[in-house]
Amino acid sequence: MSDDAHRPESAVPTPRSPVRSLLRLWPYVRPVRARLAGAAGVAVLASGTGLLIPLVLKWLVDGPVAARDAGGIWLGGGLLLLLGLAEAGLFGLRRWLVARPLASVEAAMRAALYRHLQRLPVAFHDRWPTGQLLSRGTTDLQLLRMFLAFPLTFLFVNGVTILAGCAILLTQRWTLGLVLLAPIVPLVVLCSVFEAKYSVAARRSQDQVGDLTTLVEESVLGIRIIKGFGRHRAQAHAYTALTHELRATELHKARLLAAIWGVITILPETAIGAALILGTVQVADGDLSAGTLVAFLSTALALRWPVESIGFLLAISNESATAADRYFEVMDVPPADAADASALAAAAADGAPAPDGLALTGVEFRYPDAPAGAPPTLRGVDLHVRPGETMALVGATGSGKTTLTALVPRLYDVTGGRITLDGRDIMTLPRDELRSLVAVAFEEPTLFSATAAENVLMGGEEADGDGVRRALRIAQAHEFVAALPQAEHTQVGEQGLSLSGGQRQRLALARAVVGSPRFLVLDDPLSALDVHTEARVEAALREVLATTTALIVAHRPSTVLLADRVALLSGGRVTAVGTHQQLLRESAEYAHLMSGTGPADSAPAGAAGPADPARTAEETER
Ligand SMILES: Nc1ncnc2c1ncn2[C@@H]1O[C@H](COP(=O)(O)OP(=O)(O)OP(=O)(O)O)[C@@H](O)[C@H]1O
Repeated sequence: MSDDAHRPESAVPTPRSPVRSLLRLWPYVRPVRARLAGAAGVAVLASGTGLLIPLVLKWLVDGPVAARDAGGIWLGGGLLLLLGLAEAGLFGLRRWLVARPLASVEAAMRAALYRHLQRLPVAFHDRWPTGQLLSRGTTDLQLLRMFLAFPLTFLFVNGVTILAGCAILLTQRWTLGLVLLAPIVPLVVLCSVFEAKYSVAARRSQDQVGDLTTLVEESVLGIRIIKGFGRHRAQAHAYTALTHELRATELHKARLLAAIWGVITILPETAIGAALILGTVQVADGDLSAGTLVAFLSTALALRWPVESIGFLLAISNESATAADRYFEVMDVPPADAADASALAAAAADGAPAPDGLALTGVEFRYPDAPAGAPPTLRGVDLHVRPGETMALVGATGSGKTTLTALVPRLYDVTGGRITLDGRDIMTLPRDELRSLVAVAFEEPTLFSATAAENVLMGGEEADGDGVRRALRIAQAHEFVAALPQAEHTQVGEQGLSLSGGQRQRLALARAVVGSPRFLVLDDPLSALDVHTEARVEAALREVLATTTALIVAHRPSTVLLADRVALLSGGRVTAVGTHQQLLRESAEYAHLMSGTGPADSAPAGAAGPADPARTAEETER
């Protein structure tokens, strides 16, 4: 499977500079910059303390040791112990200084991502697999915290330490110093080659983790289908294939890391070996004091870790740059309400709303990911639902009914024409106002991990207990909710009690009606109910419909009968509007859809009507 198979186009890696990617973290790091700088200062101090040790050694060897001064040796030993303790204590202090602020940076970034995801248009969520978003909010952010905790500080601290160490080495004995510094040029070249290769592998691995998360998520959500169709083996194969791909990428990363680690270890070690031989010859010739050689070599050894760690620090920095890219790929997508500002400015000119109901004028809609050249899903849709009227929307499967209902609450924005609520273009309404005017219930009801009452209250937070009970009664959900272990306070949703499809639909319907919305949009909200329950819900629903302007997608004649008029959607247009009776008489397609004979979506418009539409009408009205 290709690496990019599951990823939206925008997520395909593009070449970029890791430094530039990491610089984008600044707004989040800014609030804790003082702490981070303080911690870096403490780390420099700790490293500097470490570099003092060779100098004390030099004094110890050339002074008290050469003079066999026991008191001086004890003093030197004590000093070395103190320096060692101070170094360890300072590194501990650094760790303590950064732990809390970095946890808060990670939390702030995660909260920003979550807030942003909530504001992104539905079209974005259609395009992006959940696993990719999950991995950005979890593993990528952990990586970024790790980068801020270690590489960010230590690339700086180790750089300063290496520079200070080099200065000490050169002042001790510049010829030996040059021998030690000789590997720097090949090291820099090899590190940059490594960085380029590693960043490609890091990106691939992080994206593969996202794909794997998507697969696991789908397997868990679709466990019934997987078991029902005996697909567990195929699913396991897909999982194994992805884990193998990830394993191969991780091994590739490990090989790159091993290579650079090897180079970073071998070159300086060779240089230290060469300096040791040269230094020993110089001591033997009397050109160099033994103390200077000891100090020289211990400084070189003290620089081993700062040099060797560079490969590992570069690797984490690279992965973090990739994590930052992945994070900002999502954060850079403009939220749904970004485009509203100019429209809102125009809204002021609209004046006071006149009760005009819901009107669609020349509405065209094309899904953002529709193939180029495909006709729009909706085109030239004109429809007027008068104030207080209930309009049923009928059409063959795939004709665009759900799409049309999604346009009213602006889950998607029209790509042509306009939709008005009481004369006000929905594009000019603030989202909050639009949401309070329009309530929706979809065929596929989603409940959240909360109590039954809280789920209902999501449709109108200002409703009180009586409001919730009234909504439950309208949706005919009051009886089954009362029978739940803690009645309306029972936890439902994924982390709570599992409800049947019909029960979930009724709770979703209660959620739609609880806020007594001016406009109600229902997408076949009663499809999962048995005929008796459906009849009871419909009887209660009439009470709500009498006071709202409603658009209801209907597949069954019984639902159509809730409506004052019916609109027939065919081929992306409204081809007929009238009462149920009128349409039965005048539209063969409508009569066919209502008769329930044969597959509706295979019937061309205007063909294959029922044998006797009038009789069908009679039956449906009974
Ligand atoms: N997110 C999407 N991206 C691209 N195309 C989509 C998307 N959702 C639906 N479509 C396409 O839009 C067309 C209309 O779909 P829609 O769900 O609106 O039909 P419908 O009339 O509600 O069907 P049904 O009665 O089966 O629910 C279909 O061809 C479908 O493939």
